[in-house]
Amino acid sequence: MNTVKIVIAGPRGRMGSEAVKLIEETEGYELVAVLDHKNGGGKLSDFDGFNGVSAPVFTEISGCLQEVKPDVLIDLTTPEVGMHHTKTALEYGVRPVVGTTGFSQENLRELESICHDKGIGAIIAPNFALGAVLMMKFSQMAGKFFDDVEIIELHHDQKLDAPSGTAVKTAEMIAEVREGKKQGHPDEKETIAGARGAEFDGMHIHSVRLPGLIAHQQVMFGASGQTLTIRHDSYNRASFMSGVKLAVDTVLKIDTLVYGLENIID
Ligand SMILES: NC(=O)C1=CN([C@@H]2O[C@H](COP(=O)(O)OP(=O)(O)OC[C@H]3O[C@@H](n4cnc5c(N)ncnc54)[C@H](O)[C@@H]3O)[C@@H](O)[C@H]2O)C=CC1
Ligand SMILES: O=C(O)C1=N[C@H](C(=O)O)C[C@H](O)C1
Repeated sequence: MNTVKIVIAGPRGRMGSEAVKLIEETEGYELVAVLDHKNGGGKLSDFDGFNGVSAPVFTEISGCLQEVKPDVLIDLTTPEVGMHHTKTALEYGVRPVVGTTGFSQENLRELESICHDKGIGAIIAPNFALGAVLMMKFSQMAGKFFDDVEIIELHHDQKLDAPSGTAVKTAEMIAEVREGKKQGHPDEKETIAGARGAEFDGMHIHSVRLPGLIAHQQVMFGASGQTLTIRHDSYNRASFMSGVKLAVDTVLKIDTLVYGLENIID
C-alpha cells in the first residue's frame, strides 16, 4: 500500500490538533506539511504540544502544495480560508477533505463544478462523527412522517458560525423529503427578535452557545399528541476522527464532490 501524503491546515486548532494525532498514529498516513498563520519555514514541533512532529510549516498554500506534493489536504480552519485552500488544492490536483463549516450554497456549487471539470474528488463533511451522521439520516427518515420540526444545536462558545454546519445540513436533508410548511401560528410575532430562531424552509433552527459544551444537536418532531426527539452528543473531538479517516480513504477513490458523510457510509 502506498503511503498517503497529507497536509493539515489549522493544525493547532481544536480539531486540527486531533487530526495531527490521527495522522501520526495511522499506519500508511504521513503528515508531510501543515499550513498555519505563523512559523513558516519552521517545524510543527517548534510549537508546544507537538513534540516529535517534524512536519514543515508553511503559511501559504500554493508554495506548500508545489513543494510537498500531497495526496490529500485536510482543512480545519475558517470558511473564507477553507474555501481558498479547497480551490487551490483542486487546482494542484490535491484531494480536499474539508471539515470547516460555514460554506455557502454558492461555495458548494463552485467547488462541485471545479471537481467535475477536473475529474477529481473532494469531501466536505459538516460533521465527521458517525453518530451525528446517523442522527441526520434518522431525522430525514422522520421528516417524511412529521412536517413540524425544530432543530436545536448546542456548541462551545468559541464557535464562529451559527447555525452550525450540521444543523444546516440536517435542515437541507429534511427539506428534501418534507412537505414545505411554515411552522407555528400563522399570526405569531416575535416580541424579542430572534426568539423563534433562524428559519430554513419553514423549519426553525436554534443555536445555543455555552462554555462546557462541545457539539450537540437535537431534532424535535411534533404531531398531535406526540413528539419524537433525535439527539446526538460529541463529548470530545476524538469522536470526529474515525469519520476523518473514512473521508481520507474515500476521497482517494472518487472523482466528484461529496457533501456529507451520509453519502459514503451506506
Ligand atoms: N466537520 C466536523 O466534524 C467538525 C468541524 N468543525 C469545524 O472545523 C473548523 C475548525 O474548528 P475548531 O478546530 O474548533 O476551530 P479552532 O479555532 O480551534 O481552529 C481553527 C484553526 O485554524 C487556524 N487558521 C485560521 N486561518 C488560517 C490560515 N490562513 N492558515 C492556517 N491556519 C489557519 C487557526 O489559527 C486555528 O488554529 C470550524 O469551521 C468548525 O466548525 C469542528 C468540529 C467538527
Ligand atoms: O465548531 C464545532 O465545534 C463543530 N462544528 C461542526 C458544525 O458546525 O456542525 C461540527 C460539530 O458540530 C462541531
